[in-house]
Amino acid sequence: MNHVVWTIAGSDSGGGAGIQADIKAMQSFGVHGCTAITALTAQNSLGVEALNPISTDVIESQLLALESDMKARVIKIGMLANVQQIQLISEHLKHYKATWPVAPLVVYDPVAIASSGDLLTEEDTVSAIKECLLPLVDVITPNTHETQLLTGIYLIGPSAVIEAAQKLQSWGAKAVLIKGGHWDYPSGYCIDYCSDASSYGSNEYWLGNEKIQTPHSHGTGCSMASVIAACLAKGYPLKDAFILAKAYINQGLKAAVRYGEGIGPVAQTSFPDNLDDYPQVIEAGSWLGDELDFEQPNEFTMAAGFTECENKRLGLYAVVDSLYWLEKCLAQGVKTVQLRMKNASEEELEHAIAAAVTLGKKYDGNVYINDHWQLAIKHGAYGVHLGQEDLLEANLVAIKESGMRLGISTHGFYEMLRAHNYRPSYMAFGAIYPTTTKDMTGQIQGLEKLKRFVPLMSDYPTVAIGGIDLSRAGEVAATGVGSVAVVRAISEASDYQQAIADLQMAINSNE
Ligand SMILES: Cc1ncc(COP(=O)(O)OP(=O)(O)O)c(N)n1
Ligand SMILES: Cc1nc(C(=O)O)sc1CCOP(=O)(O)O
Ligand SMILES: [Mg+2]
Repeated sequence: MNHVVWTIAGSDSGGGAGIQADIKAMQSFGVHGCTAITALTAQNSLGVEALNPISTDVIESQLLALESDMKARVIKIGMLANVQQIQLISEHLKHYKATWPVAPLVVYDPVAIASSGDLLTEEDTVSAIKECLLPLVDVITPNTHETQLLTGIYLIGPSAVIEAAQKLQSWGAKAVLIKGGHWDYPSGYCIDYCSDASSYGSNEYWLGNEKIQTPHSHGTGCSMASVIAACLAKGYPLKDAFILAKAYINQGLKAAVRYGEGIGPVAQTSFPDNLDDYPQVIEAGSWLGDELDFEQPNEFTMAAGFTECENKRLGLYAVVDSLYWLEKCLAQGVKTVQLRMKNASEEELEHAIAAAVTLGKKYDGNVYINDHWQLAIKHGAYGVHLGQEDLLEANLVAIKESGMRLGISTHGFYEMLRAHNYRPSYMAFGAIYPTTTKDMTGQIQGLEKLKRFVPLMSDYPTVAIGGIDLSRAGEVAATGVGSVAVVRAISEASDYQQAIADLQMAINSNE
């Protein structure tokens, strides 16, 4: 994968924002930052003393040098000082998108006003931005001031934020991420909005956290866009890039210190590993959802705090599609088993789920039922396993009241934080590797992300699933995950009894 990211932006002599912040933030996320400098600002913690735009010839020479040798996966754009610069950059982006083997993604942080309040760009640039640049932009990340400057919409409430995002999208930006750091709505909170026309599935969401009280916030916009660019270059979906960027900024604001007499820079730290720094995915029915006028959800879909699992570590977790395999696994001593029947009739399901519950009791195992929560409640199953889409429809209140355990699937940081809102009994992370059991295209997490998920969700029993076989079980268990869920590693084994024994050994030797 290409981990080269360019930043086309201005230099901040004070070291807190612009190119200087961009490179440090990119470094924190393990990508290589290259630069094309558009302006030299004479700046310190008290303000901007001089703004010296670089000529288009000199900018172009930087771009040509990079293009010939170090093509970027993502190009992050910050301060563009005048119309000529906007036109030049737009022409080059158009050329890159049309001719490079892999068209680069473009993240644009429209730097117009420094945190000191100084204007950083000539006032006639808005129409050039709209006409030339926005059609080439994959993600734009304006703050409230910049959103107002570009759209003319004053952000008086959530519907105005949505309207402004739609306007930016109508001018060509594919995804719009409006940062609420200056918004203070609701009071004391920092709420950001994202509308993503390029992704499938849910394409509009809000993230929020309590505002971190510090005056030292110089460079937050540049750093946030740079983290998003870095994460996109590493193949993260935008939702996850956005979550990580917010967590990184929150962590940096808490660690920020003063270097001059004025506003200090947000601290450039490392991958955020403390859950307290992560934002909340705002759900309909939550307090923040109500503040943002979200439509009220079905009253049954909001419940949190499910019955705890018997053990924190669920060990080998067999996911099976028949009573035949369910009994074989239980008889072989597998304690956590899931009945996952995808094409059965109602009648078959009713019979199978009742029988699965009986078998669980017979062998002293914990049987989870996939999807069919009504039948699971009816027959007194130990637990139910639901996917993210199911959360919008299942009667979570009934599941909670029944005392059944609830396991939730997650695929990435966004879904993990969404599942956390429900305080489930366990949290599953997938797909760790490619699998042929189910189409998981675009949702393969890999071991590196699993290593991040597990400590963040350390309050829960954790499960890894997807493409895990005996050769991989050890490295998966070494991440600290408490359970390894498998389908084919048992059902397609030449000797399933040996496979279960070997998998258990590989998992348990890491405890
Ligand atoms: C332990 C475990 N983790 C994830 C899944 C996947 O569940 P879901 O997202 O509901 O998808 P389907 O299994 O229904 O295809 C699982 N079943 N078990
Ligand atoms: C059912 C399922 N759910 C996944 C997820 O990531 O949510 S991956 C998966 C398939 C697991 O099968 P195997 O062990 O054969 O790869
Ligand atoms: Mg399911």
